[in-house]
Amino acid sequence: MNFIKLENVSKTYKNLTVLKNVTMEIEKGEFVGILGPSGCGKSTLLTLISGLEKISSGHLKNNSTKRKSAFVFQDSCLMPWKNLEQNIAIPLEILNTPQKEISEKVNKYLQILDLQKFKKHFPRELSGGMKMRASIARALITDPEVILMDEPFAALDQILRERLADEIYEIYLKKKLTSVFVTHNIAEAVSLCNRIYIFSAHPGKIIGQIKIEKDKSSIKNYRNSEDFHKNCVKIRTILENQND
Ligand SMILES: Nc1ncnc2c1ncn2[C@@H]1O[C@H](COP(=O)(O)OP(=O)(O)OP(=O)(O)O)[C@@H](O)[C@H]1O
Repeated sequence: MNFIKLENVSKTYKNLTVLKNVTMEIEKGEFVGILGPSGCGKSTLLTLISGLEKISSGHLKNNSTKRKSAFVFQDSCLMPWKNLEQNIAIPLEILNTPQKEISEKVNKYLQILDLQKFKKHFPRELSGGMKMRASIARALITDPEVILMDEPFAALDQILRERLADEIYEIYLKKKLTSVFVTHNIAEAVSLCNRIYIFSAHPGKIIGQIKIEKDKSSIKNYRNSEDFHKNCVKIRTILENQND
């Protein structure tokens, strides 16, 4: 059974068709990429999958249980008046989780994302990478079944992007979390994902799909491999041919 399934899904805002006839399937435990140019409806697609927005036509099935999908946005979206550990605790507080459990879980994720030393710091005192780590910790703390990531590294430099990608991939391997990753960065998608849907814009539609076969244990090694470069070229060719 597919975990998330879209059949001929379209999304229209007034007269603007943002997504047209999108058909895709995501299996439990997959790391799926949504890759395409700016404005092709990638973020919109995540809001449809999460249920934040309604589809205009077609069928969409998300078999994850309620409250079990978490969002990570391009901006870390931390509350400036709360320190880092308070920010990470927010989703559990909303769920009225007992304080003892909140402390245990916050400490667990501070550790996983290497943030213990900064737990009393406020967002303004943190670097972009730390803020993004905190945002990832806040998404993971509710033990989601699905994590939806909308260009989470867009505001970071290349070195940090790769380091955080490695960390996210390690967490993915440990937790086998179904992951949907939106990006317009080809190398990032190829290094992280098991499968990538390639979109064109105006209206957003799928123009290709590529499966990435790699030794799943290390994306660092994979980034230096010939196969990685071949897959990047394959995707670039699909995107370029679309513009002809
Ligand atoms: N709530 C809305 N009302 C009207 N139009 C919207 C709404 N949300 C998105 N759009 C339009 O849908 C189109 C796709 O937007 P979306 O943010 O999904 O694209 P994207 O591929 O994620 O872009 P980017 O890579 O630049 O973030 C844009 O033209 C945008 O203006």
